Amino acid sequence: MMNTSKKPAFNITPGTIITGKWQHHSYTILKTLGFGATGTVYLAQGKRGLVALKISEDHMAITSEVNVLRHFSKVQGCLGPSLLDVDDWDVRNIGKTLPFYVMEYLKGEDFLSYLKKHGNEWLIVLVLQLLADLEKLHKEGWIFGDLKPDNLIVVGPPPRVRWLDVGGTTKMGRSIKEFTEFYDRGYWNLGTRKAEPSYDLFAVAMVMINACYPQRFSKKDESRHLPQLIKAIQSAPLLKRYEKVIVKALQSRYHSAQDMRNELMEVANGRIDKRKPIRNEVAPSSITQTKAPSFRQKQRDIKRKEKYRGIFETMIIAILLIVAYFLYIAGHIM
Ligand SMILES: Nc1ncnc2c1ncn2[C@@H]1O[C@H](COP(=O)(O)OP(=O)(O)OP(=O)(O)O)[C@@H](O)[C@H]1O
Repeated sequence: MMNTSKKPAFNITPGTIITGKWQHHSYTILKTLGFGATGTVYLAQGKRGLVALKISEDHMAITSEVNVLRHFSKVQGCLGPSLLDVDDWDVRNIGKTLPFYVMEYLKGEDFLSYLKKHGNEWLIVLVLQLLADLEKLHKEGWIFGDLKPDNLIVVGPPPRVRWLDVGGTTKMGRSIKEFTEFYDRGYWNLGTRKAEPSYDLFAVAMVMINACYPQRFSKKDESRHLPQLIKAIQSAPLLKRYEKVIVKALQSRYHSAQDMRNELMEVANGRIDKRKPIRNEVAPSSITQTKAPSFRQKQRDIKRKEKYRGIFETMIIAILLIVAYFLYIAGHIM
């Protein structure tokens, strides 16, 4: 199903108090945050503070989103908004019972607005965070599916990317149930709509392209989509720097979000050797000149690498944050 937002069939005015039929918790509607294909999300005042309340006529959609949010809450970290309450609301004046759920209110800026305001230097920091979260989700056997800037929000400070709409989240191996053309590899004829990690990683690559082309663009030639995307990447200096990683994701050649994250981090750190092939190709000279390491040696190397990876990743993110912050301050002074 392609993502199509339609106006909600009903409107709940500010000041309305929604009381759950079963749990009896009350929420005062403050304003509309947005609406999607399956319902409307309102900012509401609950007993313990501000919350986001999603209400819909579609019982199935609400149940499915609640299930995904419940699942997310078991995954360590902060993937989607946390689920706070699930209930039904008896709307007397229309004689209907509408299902709703209440979640953590994520106060922040949408992904593209954040980059526009604070500078594209933040793109890599946010994408690294996104990939770490995707790795957790994929390990749990889920694929985000409809990954796009509209479904991402940057909260903070410090800036942290969070996921908004979990409606497209699909069990691994099934068919992607919700997508948006620009971020969908099927649209670009670059892969199937099977829910697998590489599907989400393709979308991450398109989110990066979108950051430099906020107006997006359509496919041109029916058969040569990859060259069109590569041309777009090469024409934007920020993307050009990460070309190898972005193109590899567009070709679905990453099997895990962590692999993509590691390579992105290497480029960010300026460590990738430009001549080093990204494919599983081995340079002929290295076959003849390097002696194969023993198993014990490999194990020792792996342990050492794991030990330092955490420290290394934290340092890179800290450096990127400092540089981006410096540019942000500099931009304000000038
Ligand atoms: N937890 C939240 N905190 C803050 N704003 C939210 C939250 N959840 C949703 N929103 C806002 O409400 C809007 C609508 O959300 P919703 O998930 O219903 O639909 P959607 O993302 O437009 O897509 P879909 O059609 O797939 O449902 C979002 O785009 C976002 O602006």
